[in-house]
Amino acid sequence: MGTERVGELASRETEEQTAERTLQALRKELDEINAEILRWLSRRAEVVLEIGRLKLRQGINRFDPVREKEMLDRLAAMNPGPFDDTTIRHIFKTIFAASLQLQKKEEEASLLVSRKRHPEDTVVEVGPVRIGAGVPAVVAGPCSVESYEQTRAVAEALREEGLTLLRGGAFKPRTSPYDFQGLGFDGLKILREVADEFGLKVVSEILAPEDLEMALPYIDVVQIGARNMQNFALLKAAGHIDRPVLLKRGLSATIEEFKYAAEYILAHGNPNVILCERGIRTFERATRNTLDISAVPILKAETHLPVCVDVTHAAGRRDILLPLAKAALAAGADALMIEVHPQPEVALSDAQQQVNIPEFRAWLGEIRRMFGAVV
Ligand SMILES: O=C(O)C(=O)C[C@]1(C(=O)O)C=C[C@@H](O)C=C1
Repeated sequence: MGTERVGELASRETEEQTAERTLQALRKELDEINAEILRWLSRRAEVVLEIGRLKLRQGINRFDPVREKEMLDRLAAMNPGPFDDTTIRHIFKTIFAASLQLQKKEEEASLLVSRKRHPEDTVVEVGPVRIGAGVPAVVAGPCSVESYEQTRAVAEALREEGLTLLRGGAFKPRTSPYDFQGLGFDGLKILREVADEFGLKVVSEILAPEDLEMALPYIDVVQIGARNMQNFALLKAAGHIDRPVLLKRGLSATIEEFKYAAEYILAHGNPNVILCERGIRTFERATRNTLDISAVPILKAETHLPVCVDVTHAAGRRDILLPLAKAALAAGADALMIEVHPQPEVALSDAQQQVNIPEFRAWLGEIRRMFGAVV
């Protein structure tokens, strides 16, 4: 190789080495800039959280599009380039969205229902039954209280099975005003009388805040139904009573809305709330509603409240109540609810979904075989 060629190679090598060194230096500068941006982003996030706390205290909406637009316009006006305004707007919009998420996460963690705020499981005591303490509870009874005899027949079966929680609808929220509306206070009296005869506890729905106080002598657990999940007057009134509340998830409610509904009750002073997943409305027509089984572990993880699954309303048909109940318990549910009627075929409401007493006993036997004791 001639000396000229050697010299050429040597100078190319130095050129490459210089470029490599420059690249290293520029990357080092970028690393420092990144660290600086991160520091400022974190500082910004702290300020955003502080604003979030202030807004929460004052009941102001987290999302403020006017403020966001002002900031974006100002940033675009002072943009020195080389990024164009659209890119700058896009980057800052992403920062605002992340900031909103941060505020939301902190707010959720501060909710009374949140497991982050209250890590231990809440156990709701109804007489001898401790819902949420590990042994699955079963709430069973007719859709509607129709007569003393009908209610008594179911109550007797519950007692024979060693169960305690008797459900029965006295005030019925029906889609049509012409359908059976329930026996009202007469129904509650039947429930109380029968429950006392067999040493049971009554779970029954109340529709209106003004009925709550008068209903309390007859009811051990006040049910707030799916259609009333966002009846805020009722939720607030239920917060003021000294009785556990079984709150059903609304037909089209998200898990977040469900949690906020429960928050109303806790925020008004009543910590004894049982969340009840009862199926949500979807396009599927093979079942009356779609049992949102994933709500069970999510509610268990995000809240400290016991979770019940109403298999009857989720299914709307009696042939799949057993697999749904197994799925619910396997997913972590603390309680099951099922409708039982001595003669479902002549029931005044929901005839196609209630089971008769022998079917109920068989269902219960299978649950016990798979999951052990129930209360
Ligand atoms: O300024 C506020 O009110 C904030 O909550 C902060 C912030 C932001 O990140 O700048 C976050 C969300 C709002 O939509 C608007 C602005």
